[in-house]
Amino acid sequence: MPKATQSNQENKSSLVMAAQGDQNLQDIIQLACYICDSPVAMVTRVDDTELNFIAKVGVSASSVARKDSFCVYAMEDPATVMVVPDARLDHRFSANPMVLAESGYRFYAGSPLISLTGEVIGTICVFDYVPKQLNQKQISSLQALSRQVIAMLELKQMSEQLHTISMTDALTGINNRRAFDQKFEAEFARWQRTGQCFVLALIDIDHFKSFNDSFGHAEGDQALSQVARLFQQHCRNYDFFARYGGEEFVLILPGTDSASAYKTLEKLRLIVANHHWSLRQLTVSIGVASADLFNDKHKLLEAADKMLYQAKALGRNRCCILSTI
Ligand SMILES: Nc1nc2c(ncn2[C@@H]2O[C@H](COP(=O)(O)OP(=O)(O)OP(=O)(O)O)[C@@H](O)[C@H]2O)c(=O)[nH]1
Repeated sequence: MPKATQSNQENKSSLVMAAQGDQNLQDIIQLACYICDSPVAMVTRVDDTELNFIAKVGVSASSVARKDSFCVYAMEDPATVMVVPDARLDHRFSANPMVLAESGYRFYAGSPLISLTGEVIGTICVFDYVPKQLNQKQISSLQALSRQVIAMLELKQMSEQLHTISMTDALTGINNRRAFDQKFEAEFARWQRTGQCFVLALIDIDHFKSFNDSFGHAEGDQALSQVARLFQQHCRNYDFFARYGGEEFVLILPGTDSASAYKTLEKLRLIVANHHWSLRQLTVSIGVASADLFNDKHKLLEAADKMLYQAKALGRNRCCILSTI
């Protein structure tokens, strides 16, 4: 479930993780190589122990220990590009293993990456195997590239956040109908392609209208959220639970046969029925159908809905399953 607030640390890491494998980022460091006439360039992010290369040119490693990193020094002054013309003559780096190595690095320039919140999260940097200097145009260009990297990372993070919001039900925080539609489509296609079956369950709170009428809509909202929490907490990690609409939920149980799905759903039904509800006991009715009986996903949904209707008609607080058992 998405959390209402994220810590700075989470923000920082999702900002950076979002960029992994990004071709645009790769283009930018290629430009850094051209501009600074250097064979090695990276976009790096720092954590407590390591400097990770989230994009790189001319280097095979994907991280370096923080204590051996040049970039940690560059990040100390976010406003400037740190240039090390000859690392062998610089007391901070002369004993660095990357400098001491045969054909080790001699030149470094790194521009800090400053997030919109002012945090320094890493650098864009270039290395060379020969000592040299950068001119002012090259330094300004490297700084401009660091701003482009940040813009790219922020944009990517924002689009991921928007995607999450668009797939999340605002009241309960669980997957919404849109997320279900996509998952259902994918799961049904997978079943047809691989023969790996799944079970679909529609879950509806019983007599919810009278709950709302008795205790008000706000209490109804809380009860609805609590039902969602109980299901979300007690279904398996690889099950997919979503709000289908109103007081109705849906659960996809992959890799399960009808008999075990029935057991699972009975367990979930009883968790709701036995929960201590402060205002009035709530129960759910559940309609279940297994995909192996259908070659059309709409028919499967229809069958689960019919089973739900049957569960209601038989007195509610029960599971009805359509299957071959
Ligand atoms: N508080 C609250 N109520 C909702 C929400 N969505 C749907 N409902 C209510 O859920 C109730 C559903 O009522 P009905 O479809 O008549 O079903 P029911 O009263 O649960 O009866 P059965 O399903 O037959 O057991 C309606 O009163 C809706 O207003 C919501 O987001 N919040």
